[in-house]
This record gives sequence, C-alpha cells and structure tokens, in this order.
Amino acid sequence: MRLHLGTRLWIVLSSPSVAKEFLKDHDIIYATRDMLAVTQTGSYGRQDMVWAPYGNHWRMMRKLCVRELLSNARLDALYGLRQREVRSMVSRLYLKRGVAINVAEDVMLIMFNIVTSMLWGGTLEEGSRARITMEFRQAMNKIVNILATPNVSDFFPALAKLDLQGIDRQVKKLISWFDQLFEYIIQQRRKMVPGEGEVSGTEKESSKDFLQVLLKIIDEANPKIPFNETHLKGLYLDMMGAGTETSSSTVEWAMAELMKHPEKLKKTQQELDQVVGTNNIVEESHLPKLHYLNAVLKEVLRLHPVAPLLVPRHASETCILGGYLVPEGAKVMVNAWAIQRDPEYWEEPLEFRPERFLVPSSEWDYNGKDFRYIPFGSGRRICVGIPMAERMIPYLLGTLLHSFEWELPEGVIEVDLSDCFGLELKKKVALVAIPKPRLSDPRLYD
Ligand code: HEM
Repeated sequence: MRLHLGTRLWIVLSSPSVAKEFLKDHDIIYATRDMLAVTQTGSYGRQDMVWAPYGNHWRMMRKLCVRELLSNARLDALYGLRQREVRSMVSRLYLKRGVAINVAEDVMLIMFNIVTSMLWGGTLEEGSRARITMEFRQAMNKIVNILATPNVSDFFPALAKLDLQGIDRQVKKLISWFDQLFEYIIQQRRKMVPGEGEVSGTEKESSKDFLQVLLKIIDEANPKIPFNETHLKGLYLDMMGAGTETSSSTVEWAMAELMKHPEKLKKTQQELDQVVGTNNIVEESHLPKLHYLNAVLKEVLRLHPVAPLLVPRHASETCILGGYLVPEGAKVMVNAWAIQRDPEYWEEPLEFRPERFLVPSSEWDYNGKDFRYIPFGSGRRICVGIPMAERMIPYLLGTLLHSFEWELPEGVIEVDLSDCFGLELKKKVALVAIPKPRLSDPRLYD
C-alpha cells in the first residue's frame, strides 16, 4: 500500500515475501529508522540506540547491550531483582484481594519496578525510589501520549522548525527532567562504596546492575568503545520506552484473552500447578517447562503484536520491493498485524488457539527468521530486548495466574477485546478484574 501523507510517501508492506525482501535481502538499505519530528529531541539527537542511524555508533550500542547488559549470564545474575519485584507485587495484590483492579496499571507498575531495578539496582534508597519511579512513570506516559499525537511536522518536514503544535517544546521540557534525574542517579551511584546496593551484596562481575556496568565502561575510556554519559542516558530512555509498555501491554492482552477463553485459562493453570505445584511459587527456572504458557504468549503476540507496524524504516536509497519501485526517502513499514492474521498462512487466524504453537519448538520462535511471524521485527534491527522479554513476561503472567483466580466485576458480562490500532496496539477498554488468592498457604503471599 502506498500513501502520500503531506509531502511524504508512506509504504506499508503486508506479505511475508515482501517483508523478507525488506528485512532480509535489502536489510542494509532499510536499517535506519524513519524519524518522527519529536524523536530527534527525545533521543539526545539520535545518540541513543533505537533512533541511531545505522552505522558505527549504533553498532557499538547494540554490541554493548547484547554482550554486557542482556546476555544470559547478566540476566540470570539479576534474577534476584526481578524476583523481589514480582514477590512484592503478589503481596500487594493479596492485600487487594476481592477488589476490582485495573490490570494494566498494576502490571505497568511492576514492569517499571522490574526494569528500573535492573537499570540502577539499589542506587536509590527505598523512600526516594518509590517517589522517583512514580514521577518517572508519569513522565514516560506524557512521552507516549505525545508520540501518539499526529504532528504536522511529520507530514510537512519543512514546517518542523515552526513547531506549530508546540510538541517539540513539550518534549524538550520532559527530556530536561529526565536528564536531571539521570544526573542525580549517576551521582548517587558514584558516591556508593564498591559492593553497596548490589543484588547479592558481593562484587561478582555478573551481578552488577546495568548502571555499574556502564559507568565502568565509561571510566575505562577504551578508545574502541567511545561510550559516554549522554549515550548512557539515551540508552536508559530506550529501555524504559521500549521495554515497559510493550511488556505490560502483552501481559494485559494475555490476561484478557485467557479470561475470554476460560478453558484455555484452566489449561494454563493446570500446567502451572503440575510444574510449580500448589504449595510453591513460580520461579524463572520453571519457565522452560511451561510449554502451554509459552504457547499462550506466542499466540497473544500473533493476534496483538504491540508494535503492529514494527518501527518504521527509512529508504536510504531507491530499491525495488515486491516488483515496485520504492524511492529513496520513503517511509516503509511492515504490517505484522495483517501478516499474522492472514488466512493464507494461518488456519482460523482470528481464533485464539495457543495449541498452534505447540508444534516442535524449533518451528516457531521470536527470532524473525520466519516472516509469517515477526512480533519482535527481524534482521539487524530486530528487538534487542527479546532475552529480557522472554524472562520477564512469562514469569509475571505465570505468577499472576498461579497465585490468583481472576474474576470480572459484577455487571461486566464479558471481556472486551477491541483494540486501538496505531504505531502501538493498545486495548481500547482497560481490563478490570478481581484477584482471588488460589494458593492455600497464606505465607506464600508474604
Ligand atoms: C513484548 C515485548 C516486546 C515487543 C513485542 C518488542 C517489539 C519490538 C519491535 C517490533 C522492535 C522493532 C524491530 C524492527 O525494527 O525490526 C523493537 C526494537 C527494540 N526493542 Fe523491543 N519489544 C519488546 C520488549 C523489549 C524490551 C523488554 C526491551 C528492553 C531491553 C526492548 C528494547 C528494544 C530496543 C532497544 C529496540 C531497538 C533495537 C535497535 O534499533 O537496534 N524491547 N522491539
């Protein structure tokens, strides 16, 4: 599909074969993201990773993430932080038992706590941590709302300097707030003595939170890794922006689909009871054995990919895609949402059927090699957070379903699954549900 919006040409690709040409065969031509007017300001002038143009800086950031922050060893070592946050969520929900809660809000809060605890670990004292997390979340919400607002500057780039809607001014104000917060956190971390605030209280290399790892890299000043504090701040904005809303929205969709399909919910809980037991709590070590739960998440990401058009890319040169000429400068998107619902490739595509993913595990994964299923994108700019998402999301969802039964509030007959389609795929109506403890020993909720 080709659209002329303002002075720009937008192209939407909706078939696996053209997606393959775009994301694999001509990957380098499209490896730079298409900028929105606000993302220049909101990314420290593209010194982050998500918005960095394809090139040496992006490669350095990506390598740092893959090797230092999101490696299996680092993520395993930081399990204690995730576990602490998930346990405290269970205790909070236990106190709210029998009361209707907005699932997305609670899940978003816990995702925030999980991600910030990995970003800066025990750098902040308990009191200021809660306050800062709340303020951080409000500021991120404002950014998300701004990103969702159509901006004249994106359709008529020549008008961008005028900032007719004042959007750029609002983003500048928010970024200056984030900047001060990051400065404060960095200062606090630098004041701490070695070992203080670490997960295990030891100085073991792999148990360092991301801030310790990155400050060490800055201080070592290795000319081959020209990483500085501005890059660190950009990366932190990326991780908060790309890692929290995506993950919490997926958990909310999963809860909604399962409540809409009680027989699938029962199956998920039966598996949890078998693998985890009813006198125990979910741990990340259980995840590889929870095949049905993992299939549920794959099916949720098929039907409700949080980035339905992935993240738009920029055509760095003129190229042929699917037999059509795509001129240099076009904005190109892949409609993953449509591909993942296409009856040509999926049997009964609109049905919620996790069973379709219970085929031998090698056939379906999140690595974007099969272009019929690309919820995390594909190619060199595929989501770098997959290892983190694969740990956090099933751990959180599994815990919510194993520790609690969920009921709809009185008067609500069924779960509403309608969505708002945009660069982000959100639930139109927030899921409100009542948690009821399902484990017999109340000490499991402490
Ligand atoms: C359900 C969870 C998630 C989904 C569905 C998701 C989806 C995506 C998608 C579609 C892209 C664009 C890929 C492309 O252009 O081909 C992306 C990029 C990215 N994601 Fe995720 N993501 C998730 C979780 C996370 C998490 C937990 C993190 C945090 C570490 C993260 C960090 C990033 C970053 C930094 C990029 C940019 C990578 C680059 O430009 O090289 N994401 N994600």
